[in-house]
Amino acid sequence: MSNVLEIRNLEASIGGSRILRGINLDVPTKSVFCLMGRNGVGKTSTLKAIVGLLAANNGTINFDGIELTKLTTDNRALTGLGYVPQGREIFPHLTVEENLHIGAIARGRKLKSELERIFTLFPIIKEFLPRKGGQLSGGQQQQLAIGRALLTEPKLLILDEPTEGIQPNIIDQIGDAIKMLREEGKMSILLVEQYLDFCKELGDTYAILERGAVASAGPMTELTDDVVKKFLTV
Ligand SMILES: Nc1ncnc2c1ncn2[C@@H]1O[C@H](COP(=O)(O)OP(=O)(O)OP(=O)(O)O)[C@@H](O)[C@H]1O
Repeated sequence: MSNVLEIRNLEASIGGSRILRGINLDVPTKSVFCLMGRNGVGKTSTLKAIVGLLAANNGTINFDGIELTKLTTDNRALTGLGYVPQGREIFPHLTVEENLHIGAIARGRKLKSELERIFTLFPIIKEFLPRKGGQLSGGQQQQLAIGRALLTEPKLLILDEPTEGIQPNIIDQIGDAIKMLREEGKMSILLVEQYLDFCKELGDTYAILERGAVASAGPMTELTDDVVKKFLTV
């Protein structure tokens, strides 16, 4: 199986402290990859280094044959990264429809063609098109943020803790959407997640970070209870 993303010896610092200490990751093409680990081990920082919000001091990030560390954040997005940060970051004063338009315009796409697909994944988005983004619940905003990222037709959808602080029925809907995307087989998904059952249900492969480096990685079916206890249980 080929990899859509290959990270080698990635190092990055924040305010003088070494946060990423030589990360090595392989995300197989057209599958769901879960990046896990306890609080503060560097999961979000790894995603930021991929999309260009955190500068790498060392190492390479090869995305579909392109070396990302040499590109600006804007140009990285154009290579086909769809990033949904922690906390969603939708525009609260714009309507749901306007929020979606921004996702599409970002890659110069026509909105119509892709919208129906988003509505199938998240019916609530269609229902709430005229509402202001800020009026949606946290879970609905998460769905909107994922929908908006999908409108850019990414090769790699990057989700940072999509279940965090979200009610169980919406977690299920997001899980179903990830399954549908996986079955469509058009893109790869890099999921940062602390919710182990969600990862186990959806993930094909995983990596667990510990103090800025990968402590364990492999097929999700080979994630053992011992590893979970050692690196994930709090
Ligand atoms: N802006 C910042 N200034 C100083 N330290 C930071 C900053 N952002 C992150 N850190 C530190 O970097 C380390 C890694 O943070 P990161 O957010 O990548 O971890 P994480 O695994 O995503 O954790 P979480 O699940 O809590 O988001 C932590 O120890 C954190 O305290």
